[in-house]
Amino acid sequence: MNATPETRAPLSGSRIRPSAPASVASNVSRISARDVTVHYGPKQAIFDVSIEIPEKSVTAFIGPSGCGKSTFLRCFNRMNDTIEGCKVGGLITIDGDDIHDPSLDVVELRARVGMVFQKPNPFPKSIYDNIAYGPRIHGLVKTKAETDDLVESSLKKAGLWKEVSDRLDQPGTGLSGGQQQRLCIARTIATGPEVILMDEPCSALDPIATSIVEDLIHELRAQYTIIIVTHSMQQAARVSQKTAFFHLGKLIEYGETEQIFVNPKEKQTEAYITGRIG
Ligand SMILES: Nc1ncnc2c1ncn2[C@@H]1O[C@H](COP(=O)(O)OP(=O)(O)OP(=O)(O)O)[C@@H](O)[C@H]1O
Repeated sequence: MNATPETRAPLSGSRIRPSAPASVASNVSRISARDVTVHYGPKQAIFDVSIEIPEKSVTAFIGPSGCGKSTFLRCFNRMNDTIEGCKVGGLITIDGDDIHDPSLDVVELRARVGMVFQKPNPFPKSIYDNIAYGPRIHGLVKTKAETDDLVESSLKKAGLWKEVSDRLDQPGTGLSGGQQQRLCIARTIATGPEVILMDEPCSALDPIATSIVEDLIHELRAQYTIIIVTHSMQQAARVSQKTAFFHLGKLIEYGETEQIFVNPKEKQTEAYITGRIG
């Protein structure tokens, strides 16, 4: 994909045209959310959101600041459980498994549903150990040879192998911002997730690093179900096949990315994508 890197661009009055979302989304649902609500103490942040997320596709969550994109994203690997006073209601299933089932192991869930954050956050460890840590904890590797293989394949999938193969013992924190973010993506891939959640993964990156990560997202979708929160409508248009527009905690419109940007059905969506709200 030849993405033109942009940061948040002024959008007043203009329509975004999806440049290259390769194809339409798969129609096999991997994640299903039914009437999901989220409260922070007495404050309700998400109101009865229902959505089906297709497998092996990139789904973008867009909307004005504070509309609940990150809160809703965190529902899928139960990261909201770690926030005091945060309560999630409704039903969320991944491949039919209720993620709130008391018998479900949350650590396992977070290996199945990996997460990449806004700011690259490598562990203060070597590049090698950043990748090897998760698989060791989860018992996915037993021998040094197995670990070596997994470190190499994860770094290759994240498009970082060539840049770091000769310095695996160096600290991950010594890499550039874009390389650190790809290291974090490699670390996520290493535990064998089915789903990867990305919360504004390029917001701390320069345009070139952003373009590299976007190309990577494009490649990863052949294998993973990806949900990305982004402030950049250009980025949503470039990388996603499905787009969900949120406003004030409600899902206003959800559809094929091309339809959302070219022919939105809801007035609020149109107002947002043409820069009149947000
Ligand atoms: N830990 C928290 N405690 C209390 N309220 C919170 C917390 N996190 C988020 N909120 C509130 O929930 C609402 C949704 O926030 P959230 O961060 O999910 O929105 P967002 O669309 O991701 O915003 P942004 O684009 O600015 O990151 C906001 O009103 C926010 O103030």
